Amino acid sequence: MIILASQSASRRAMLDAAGVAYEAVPARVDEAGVKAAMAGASPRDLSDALAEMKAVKVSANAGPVPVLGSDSIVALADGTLLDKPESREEAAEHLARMSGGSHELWSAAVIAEHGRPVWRHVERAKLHVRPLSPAFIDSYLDQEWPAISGCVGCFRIEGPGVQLFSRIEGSHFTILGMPLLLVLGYLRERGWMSA
Ligand SMILES: Nc1nc2c(ncn2[C@@H]2O[C@H](COP(=O)(O)OP(=O)(O)OP(=O)(O)O)[C@@H](O)[C@H]2O)c(=O)[nH]1
Repeated sequence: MIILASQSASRRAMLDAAGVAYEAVPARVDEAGVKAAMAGASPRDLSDALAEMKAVKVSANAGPVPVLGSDSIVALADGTLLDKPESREEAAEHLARMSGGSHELWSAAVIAEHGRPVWRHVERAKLHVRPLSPAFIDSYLDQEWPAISGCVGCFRIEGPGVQLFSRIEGSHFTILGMPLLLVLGYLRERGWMSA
């Protein structure tokens, strides 16, 4: 049994599908505060730091139970980092900014034991967004708002979000929210899942 330090439905769904025995405990890390304190950091470093904070915070009170924390960040080609949209209007703005260009989605995972990180990995996917008309964005949000309010990048790739893209490079799992294959590899290595 492990602890998933997350309230992300997508991360829970990934572990459920993979047959991982876990308990979900939200980490409640002040992500906005960390992002402000780490202004200028690369998306790789920022997602890794946030994943570690989530895992270590929950692990501090989890005794010997391994704790998995994760974080995903969208980085536009101009370096802008996008958070989860706080309103339908902000989602429309994000989609318009992503339209016709490519962006990166970084997903980090950190496993902690006894309050200390013992394993970490960050993966990057590159997503190419086709030109999105204002009419399409409006009809897409009629379908997908508020479901995508919990999704950085304003899409559920496993749902209608797939309509946004002309090409995707990288792992589907990275986009969903964590480098799952490598997480499973470590769980097997430590005997927390059958190998
Ligand atoms: N279902 C789905 N969720 C996505 C997709 N892309 C990104 N996400 C979610 O976007 C969210 C990124 O925000 P984070 O700050 O990393 O995580 P969170 O949702 O706040 O949850 P915590 O792990 O508790 O911090 C995660 O829940 C990801 O699973 C996608 O294509 N489909």
